Amino acid sequence: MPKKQVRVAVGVILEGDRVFISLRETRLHQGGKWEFPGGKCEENETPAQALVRELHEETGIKVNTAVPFMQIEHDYGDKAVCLEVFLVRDFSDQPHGREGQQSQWVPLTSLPEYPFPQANKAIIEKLLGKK
Ligand SMILES: Nc1nc2c([nH]c(=O)n2[C@@H]2O[C@H](COP(=O)(O)OP(=O)(O)OP(=O)(O)O)[C@@H](O)[C@H]2O)c(=O)[nH]1
Ligand SMILES: [Mg+2]
Repeated sequence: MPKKQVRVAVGVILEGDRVFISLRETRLHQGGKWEFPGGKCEENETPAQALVRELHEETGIKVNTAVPFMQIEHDYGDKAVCLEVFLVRDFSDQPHGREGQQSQWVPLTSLPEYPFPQANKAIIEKLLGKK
């Protein structure tokens, strides 16, 4: 039976040339890797609505404007995802690891130094203008 694809809203939170990233807990899918905050869309929720909810839950920010950036379909073998990626430059309050996750602001150009899930490769390439 084909795997059901999970739709995920992902936020690239930007301030100048820095981006906010979080470490995925070891017990989670793709655990131990860095991520852009976000999570699964609930039923009857648009990706933009899911983004606002997840970013508030995970980082404490209030998203004022989210700009659609790209869509990525990826099959990890154990799980197939469709990432709906948004750029978030316009937000209120300072993002932090609200669920206890390790988080930090890093320069955009340093993203290739961090281990991310495979699906994120395309996001990072596009952010760095390589595609
Ligand atoms: N948030 C997030 N998820 C990502 C990224 N890249 C990527 O492949 N994923 C995958 O997208 C899926 C959704 O992630 P999630 O664990 O954040 O979902 P969630 O916040 O709703 O978590 P929950 O199930 O604990 O409620 C995971 O399978 C994760 O591996 C990313 O940059 N950020
Ligand atoms: Mg999440």
